[in-house]
Amino acid sequence: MTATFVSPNIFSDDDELLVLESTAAEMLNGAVVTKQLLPEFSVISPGSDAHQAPDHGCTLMETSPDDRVKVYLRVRPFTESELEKGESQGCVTIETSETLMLRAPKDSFAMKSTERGIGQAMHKFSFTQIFSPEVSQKVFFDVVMKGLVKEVLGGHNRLVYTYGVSNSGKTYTIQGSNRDNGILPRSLAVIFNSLQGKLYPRMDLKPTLCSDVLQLDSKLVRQEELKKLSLMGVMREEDLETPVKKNLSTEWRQRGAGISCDSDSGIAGMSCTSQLEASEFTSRWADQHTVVLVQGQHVQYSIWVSFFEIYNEMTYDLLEMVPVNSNRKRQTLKLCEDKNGNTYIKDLTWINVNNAEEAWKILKIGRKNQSMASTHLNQNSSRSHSIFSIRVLHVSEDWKSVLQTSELSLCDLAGSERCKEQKRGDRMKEATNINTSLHSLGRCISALRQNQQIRSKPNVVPFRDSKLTRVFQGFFTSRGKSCMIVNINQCASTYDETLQVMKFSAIASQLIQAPPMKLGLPSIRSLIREHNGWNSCNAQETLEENEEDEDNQEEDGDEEETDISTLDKESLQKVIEVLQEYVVKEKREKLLMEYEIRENVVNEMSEQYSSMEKHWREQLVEQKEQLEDFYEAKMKNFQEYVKLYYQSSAADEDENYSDSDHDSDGETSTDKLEESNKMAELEATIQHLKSERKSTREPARQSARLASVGLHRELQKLQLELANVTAELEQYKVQAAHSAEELARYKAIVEPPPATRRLTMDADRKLEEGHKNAKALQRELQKLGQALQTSERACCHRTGAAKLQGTLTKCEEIVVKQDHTLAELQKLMIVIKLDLKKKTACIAEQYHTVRQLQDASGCNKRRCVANVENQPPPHKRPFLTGILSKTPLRSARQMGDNSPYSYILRSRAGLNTPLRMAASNYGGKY
Ligand SMILES: Nc1ncnc2c1ncn2[C@@H]1O[C@H](COP(=O)(O)OP(=O)(O)OP(=O)(O)O)[C@@H](O)[C@H]1O
Repeated sequence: MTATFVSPNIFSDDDELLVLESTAAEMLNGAVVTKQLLPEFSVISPGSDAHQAPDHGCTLMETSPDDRVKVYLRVRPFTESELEKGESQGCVTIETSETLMLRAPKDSFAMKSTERGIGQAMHKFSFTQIFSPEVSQKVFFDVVMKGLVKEVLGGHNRLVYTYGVSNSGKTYTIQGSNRDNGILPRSLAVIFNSLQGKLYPRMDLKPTLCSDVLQLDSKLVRQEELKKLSLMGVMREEDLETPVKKNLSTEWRQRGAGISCDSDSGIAGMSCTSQLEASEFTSRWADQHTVVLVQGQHVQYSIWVSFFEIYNEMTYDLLEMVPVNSNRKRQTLKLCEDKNGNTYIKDLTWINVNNAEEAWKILKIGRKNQSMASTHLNQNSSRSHSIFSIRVLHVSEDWKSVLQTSELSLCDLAGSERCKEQKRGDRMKEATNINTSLHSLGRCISALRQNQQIRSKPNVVPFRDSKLTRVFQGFFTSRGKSCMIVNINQCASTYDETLQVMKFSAIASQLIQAPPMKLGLPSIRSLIREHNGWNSCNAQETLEENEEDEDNQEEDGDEEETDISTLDKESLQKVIEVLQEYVVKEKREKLLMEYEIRENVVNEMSEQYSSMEKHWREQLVEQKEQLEDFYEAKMKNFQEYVKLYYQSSAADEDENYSDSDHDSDGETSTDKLEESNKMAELEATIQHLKSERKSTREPARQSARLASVGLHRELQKLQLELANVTAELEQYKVQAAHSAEELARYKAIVEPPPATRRLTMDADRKLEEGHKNAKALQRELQKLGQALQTSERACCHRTGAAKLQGTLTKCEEIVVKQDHTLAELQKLMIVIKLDLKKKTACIAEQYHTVRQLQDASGCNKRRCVANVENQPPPHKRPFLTGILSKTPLRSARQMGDNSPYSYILRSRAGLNTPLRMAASNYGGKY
């Protein structure tokens, strides 16, 4: 088969699932999966004749066509009933012996998809060889099987399996009909024809496990003979019927007549085998074809056959005898592996056969045990995958040993079909299992193909997913070769299923046969040549040996068929040496590979560790920043709180001190100043710390850590300072309390006696009025000043001297008015003062009078007391001194230097105006 279609990466697990299990999907969804499964595969657009094979940038390895798995296509002819039903719609067109065109019929799902713009209506496929419906069984056998039979007799293992939709001719191809033998009876015929006179006459060498041989003693030989006899017909045919078969036979009979011998599929056509049996045996083996044996003249061959089926994922021995009367169920067989990992079926019956007829009869017996049923597609449909194996033991000349074993396995796969078409539960279960195992086969083939394309990243081939693939494993790997026969019918009704089968086979055709494990002479020779290449020092020797090898090859002619056992002792020793060196070389390579892998792993690990470290470091810094932010916010809160506290305490103190005298005012303001200084200091420290922290955030993470440590220390310092400040604050509070007490005391002292209260109240009122007047005066003066400034500016701008003069006159008038007010105020104050002086004098007089009276009483003790009392109280000052010192007038005089009024005075210095006079009066009196 040519590698026309390069479609790498198709049949990924998902695609493959959809391709192979479209029937299973239908069962679940009730509809066919609407997907372009393999759009790049063998597509021909309508009206175009060239197939498109997109380049995915990946090509298959360079392989010769011989290396590829051979995939043959056989097209079944229409039956009369199919033609009557109108199944012939030109779906299948064989273009050449290798290419075939599929056209979607109008009712097919593919056509509907195409109409929706999803799929393609035409598909082109190529195969190793295509066999048209007219091709006879003989021609088919000669092309497909003859070479394989020869290879098997030459010591190789071969698997041939038929794949296709149900009722496509798989069983017909393998077994044939009563009139025309299939590939199995023909293979048997060729094998036995070729082995005439070379059959090993005894039954004491029996195949076991995967490719081992068991030496039987006479007792076991006898047992084997009895088993064979009983199977071959000593027992009546009806006794051999299994419950399964019996049911199927009944079912078959119930379906009644209408089954012609022509439609009978092979030897299992129970309805007519008995009639034809006699003529069968006479005509079946008429073919006298033989193949040339390549092994030594004296090698003898022992042929053993087995027949088993995989039904609903269970393995059954089809040669197991279960008497009808017994209720014993068929025994399921286990799949096991030998020490080399090769799969074999445990306790499988192997029967020694001496001619083709015996083998045929055994096949027939087994076929009767096989699970068959009538389906909508095939009245005699195989519901299981059946595998008939012919194992050849190559016995040495002296009959003492078996040189090798080889095997030809023919597998009739159950047909894929739509599950939804199956109405009955059993049929549906069977169909599901069939599709599942075929799906597994597809996955394995796909994985194998991918591994062959991309050798650096081999996938696990899911051989263990199903029994079928486990049995096939050896043939897909190194134990042998496989060959696929695709059977299709041309019916329009099964077009969609046929398309899926074709796609599956296209994948299989991309597979490359696994190289054989067995070391043949050519591989040994190439090894020796390679070995000589390694040891280039022996160039001359290499040359000679190469020449010798080439000569030998020419002499041998067909070197493929030569076996290592034909080499002499010296050559074998040489081979061993070469192999030893090869092993050493391989070991070295593997070690190097391991070293590289380990290095890569270590690098990757260290990269991962460093990225992890980086990640954690970042996390750490992030957390640190979060913590810093958190504590910063806390500090801010604290700061706010302290501020508030100071503000509230300052406000309290303001209230307390608002009525206190000048001294206490001075003391409180000093305290406040100190406190505010402290606060400012504290704030400055915090700001400094903040700025430090900000600056330390930017640099590298390591320095950030250090900075945070410093910050922490600073924070501690700050906390200490805060504690100190708080302690000082407490002290200040105590002092403030003390001051408040003193203030209260002073207040009590300063408080005028009740008799003078009225007087002082009047004075206070007057003073208040005066204060207000002074304020009003001040305001007026300010206005005046502003007006003067404006006037001056206006003057500067030469806006007219008359206007300025008017303004000045107005001002002077206002000032005069104010002077009047002030003069009144002064008069009032003088009156108050005089009044107070009078009062004081009166009090002093009263005081003297009282003292004189006390002196007259003459008591020493009291005199002493009186002496003490005579001293004026130390803190007591004249009442009015305190009050007058705080008069607004005095304040006004004090601030007069900078007031707008004084400004006017200064600016108008030299002019003898009433304003100046008033100002001098004002200053002179106070
Ligand atoms: N090349 C052929 N020439 C003539 N008749 C054929 C050919 N191939 C198949 N048939 C007939 O088609 C019918 C179905 O074939 P067969 O039973 O082999 O199908 P199948 O694929 O094995 O079906 P299933 O998978 O259901 O077992 C049989 O009657 C068989 O004789």
